[in-house]
Amino acid sequence: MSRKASDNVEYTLRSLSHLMKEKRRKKDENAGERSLVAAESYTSINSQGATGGGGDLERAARRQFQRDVTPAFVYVVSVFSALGGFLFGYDTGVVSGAMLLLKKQMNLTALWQELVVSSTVGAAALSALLGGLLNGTCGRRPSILIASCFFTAGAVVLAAAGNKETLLAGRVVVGLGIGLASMTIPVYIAEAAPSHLRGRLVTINTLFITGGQFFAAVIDGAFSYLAKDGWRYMFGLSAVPSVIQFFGFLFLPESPRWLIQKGQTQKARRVLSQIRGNQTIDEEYDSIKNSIDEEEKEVGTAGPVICRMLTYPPTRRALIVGCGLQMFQQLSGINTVMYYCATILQMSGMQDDTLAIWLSAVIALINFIFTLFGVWLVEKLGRRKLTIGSLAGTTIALIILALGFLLSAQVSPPVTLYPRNSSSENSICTKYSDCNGCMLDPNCGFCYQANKSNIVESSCVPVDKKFNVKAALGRCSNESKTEELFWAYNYCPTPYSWIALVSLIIYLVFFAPGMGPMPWTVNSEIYPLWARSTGNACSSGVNWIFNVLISLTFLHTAEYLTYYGAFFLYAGFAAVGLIFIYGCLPETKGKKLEEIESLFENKLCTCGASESDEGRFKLTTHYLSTARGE
Ligand SMILES: O[C@H]1[C@H](O)[C@@H](O)[C@H](O)[C@@H](O)[C@H]1O
Repeated sequence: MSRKASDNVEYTLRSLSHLMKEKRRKKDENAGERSLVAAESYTSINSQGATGGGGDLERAARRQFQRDVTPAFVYVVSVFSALGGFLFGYDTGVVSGAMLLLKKQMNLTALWQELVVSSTVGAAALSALLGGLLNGTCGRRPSILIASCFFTAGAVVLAAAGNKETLLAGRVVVGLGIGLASMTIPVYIAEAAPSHLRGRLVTINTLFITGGQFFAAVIDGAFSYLAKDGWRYMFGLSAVPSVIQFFGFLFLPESPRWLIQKGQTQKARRVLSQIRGNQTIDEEYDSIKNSIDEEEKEVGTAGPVICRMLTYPPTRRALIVGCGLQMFQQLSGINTVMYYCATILQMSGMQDDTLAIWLSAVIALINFIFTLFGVWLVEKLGRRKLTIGSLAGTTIALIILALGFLLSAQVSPPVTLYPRNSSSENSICTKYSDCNGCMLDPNCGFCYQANKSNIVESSCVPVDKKFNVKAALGRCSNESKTEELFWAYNYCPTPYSWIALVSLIIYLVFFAPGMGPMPWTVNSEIYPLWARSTGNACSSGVNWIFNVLISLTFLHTAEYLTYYGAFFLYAGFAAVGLIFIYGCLPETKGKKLEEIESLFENKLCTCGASESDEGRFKLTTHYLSTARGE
């Protein structure tokens, strides 16, 4: 903004603030305390006909001024908070590489491997659900401090673990940190951010999640060469960002909205001024205070928050939308892609282990880069268009992925060699006549020779239960097998593996900017203050519960439905999600947190139409009645 323009705006603001003080004094005389925002809306709506919308001009000037001088402090607050997102991504991502080394060094059985991986996600679900209580009673800042203590303690325990029980304990502690951070941080950022930047700043948290996943993939790749104890570095490194976050948060303030809700008004004003720099905070302060008072009148304060949320239609609808978004995020298979990426690439025929690990890092990088697009798009397109476009593309990518696997299954190479005297151990595998049937059975693998691109001399034989990198008997049971002999466990050689790689990339290009971050962003803004902690606790809990369900069942689903069946299933979930989001997700872009509740006053399936005149009409009537004190 040029100096002259900024002088003008400042001049307008000064006379504005004088005008508003006068207005407030008169109103207080007449009708007791009434909110500034209500008075303003009323004046502006009334004046539109008579004076051509002077109130609107005033507000536009104020908004423009605030946009131009967003203080840097709000970015500092967001970045320090988003370190929690980084740890969420790092700790969920790093385990796949660490597991490759751990299972050998600690002799982990399949059950222990599953426990070490999913205990973290299970603990995250629990702490996200319980975190609502902690957030509501102690505040956002102590919750974030506690989460960073969990992250640090977990990292230390994991790095020093001497046996598998300690390992499990460390993974649970880290999970408690992840769950708590995942539900608190978006709320904290949303409550500190100015409304025109809120979407962008909250989305930065998801950018950090995907950044953490990428970083974890690189660290996994780098330390995978350190067969002994490489996993200790992989786990231990996460203590660095968590310690930085802990010390940073000792100096960062509590959420101003939480402080106002708890009646700590002086402190709230101080924090709000600190976050907003030298801007006037009266309007924002009054708006928050007014909406808290109104909500208390409307919904009351008796009974558990979740019961009040469920019996009050607008919050009930918001909760359905919030939990639905989180559920469909997971049902569309993101973590099957993130956690099993290397396996999926192998399943589709990619044979080299190291290549698969490094390609997973590339996949995580694509997820990160396209989340960056989300940060940019969220305030341009808005939440609704971005989410719908993203899920539509995700559905198509899943269909292509499924078709790729279907095509591979149809050209699956036949079994040509059968053992002459088949032992009982061998008999389970000899019943398969082609590679597709053989690889879907977790007990068997496909042993073959490749003659240029032709598969010859192929057999289906039992896998070595301890190390699935070789067969239990026969030609492929020797790890130092001859060059022409190949062992395919979990996949079949196919000329179509490139389809899987291309469709995984398309999947992430669409998923990452919208369906990745928007469920978190939207949930941080759709609940009124009294319901925000509980609403976010429930929806984050739903996210983690479906995360466990989908990632734990993927291999079994693939076994029963075949690979293409599993991906068609996810495509089906994503298509249902698309209908749900199209019907139910309202646009929240640019609205004050205090205005958003009114978007859920209509019936659930008309929420999505809130951009229409009907939605605007509802908003106007809401403010008119607020202004009239109804
Ligand atoms: O928003 C995030 C992100 O998309 C991650 O990549 C994914 O692993 C998480 O489960 C999800 O909640």
